[in-house]
Amino acid sequence: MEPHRAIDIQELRKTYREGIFRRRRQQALRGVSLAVQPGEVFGLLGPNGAGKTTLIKILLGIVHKSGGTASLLGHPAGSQISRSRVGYLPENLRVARHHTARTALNFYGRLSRMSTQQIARRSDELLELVGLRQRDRESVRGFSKGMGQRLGLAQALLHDPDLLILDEPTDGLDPLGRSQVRDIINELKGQGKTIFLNSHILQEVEMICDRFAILAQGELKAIGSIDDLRGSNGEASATMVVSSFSTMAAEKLTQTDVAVTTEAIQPDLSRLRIDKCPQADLDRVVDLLRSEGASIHQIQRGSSTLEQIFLSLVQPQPPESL
Ligand SMILES: Nc1ncnc2c1ncn2[C@@H]1O[C@H](COP(=O)(O)OP(=O)(O)OP(=O)(O)O)[C@@H](O)[C@H]1O
Repeated sequence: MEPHRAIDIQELRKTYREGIFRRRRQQALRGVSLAVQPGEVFGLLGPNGAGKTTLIKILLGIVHKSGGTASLLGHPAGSQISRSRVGYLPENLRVARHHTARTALNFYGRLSRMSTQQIARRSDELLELVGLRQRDRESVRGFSKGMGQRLGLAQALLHDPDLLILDEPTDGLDPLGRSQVRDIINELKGQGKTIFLNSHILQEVEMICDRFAILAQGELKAIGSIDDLRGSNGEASATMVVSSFSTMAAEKLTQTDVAVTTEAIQPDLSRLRIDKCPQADLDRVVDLLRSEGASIHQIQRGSSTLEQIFLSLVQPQPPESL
């Protein structure tokens, strides 16, 4: 029998109703379908208001869906059995300041109805995993943001869930804190856990995740690995360094349908950049530059980064809707 998908979402819809008679409707999810396989590290990306938090809250059973289906590890999202197999790290988890790392885990373990022995055993393992074993009896008052986040991860892992849902796990951390959280996520992936995370830090997500989904205005814009997204999003970028780049050449470039950005880097040296650039477009630009007397010193082809793909798929929102 095939193992269940870790997350299976089909045509998921959510409409919030607001106002005195709940007449105002806000469509947060407009028929989103996606699947996450066991053992994957999966990133959910999208600009503000895209519907990421709504999707996560539906998975956790905090918000009711308006339509479609959502299941976790083969069980309906929000059911008791699915909740028991999911660990959740909310954005900005606040541990009460009177706790130490150990008493905090004790508190969360009791909330999950774990026995004293189970809590003690898991706490030892998890404090080791998140690098807090040596500081487990210090007050969390003195913890850095990174230490707090690592304690939050230990909290999410206490009941040994198969699936972890992490909301902005590296937000607000310094580079060292981010790299420590990345290492823990890699370690958890090595243990076979499935990790579903939501983040705004695209370089970070590109390093951690196997696959990504890009949401905007409640719709799925793209899903896949970075190579899949590069494939569906067009060709590699091209950067050229040219001299004798005349105003006429610049004018003629704007009349083509190739979007070229230019930047003067020295008195007679310009850098030209084309974000999505099939070979035919690059050939046309090179021909045009040469016919206008420009000299091409360097051409570099590069793969699009996740950030470039994201920006090309997500339309900027007018300021009032942000
Ligand atoms: N409780 C609510 N009542 C009414 N509308 C809501 C509610 N929660 C979210 N929305 C709206 O639903 C849409 C999606 O919001 P959501 O918080 O899911 O987006 P997001 O991608 O998580 O954004 P952010 O990155 O800013 O957290 C937005 O237009 C938001 O205003």
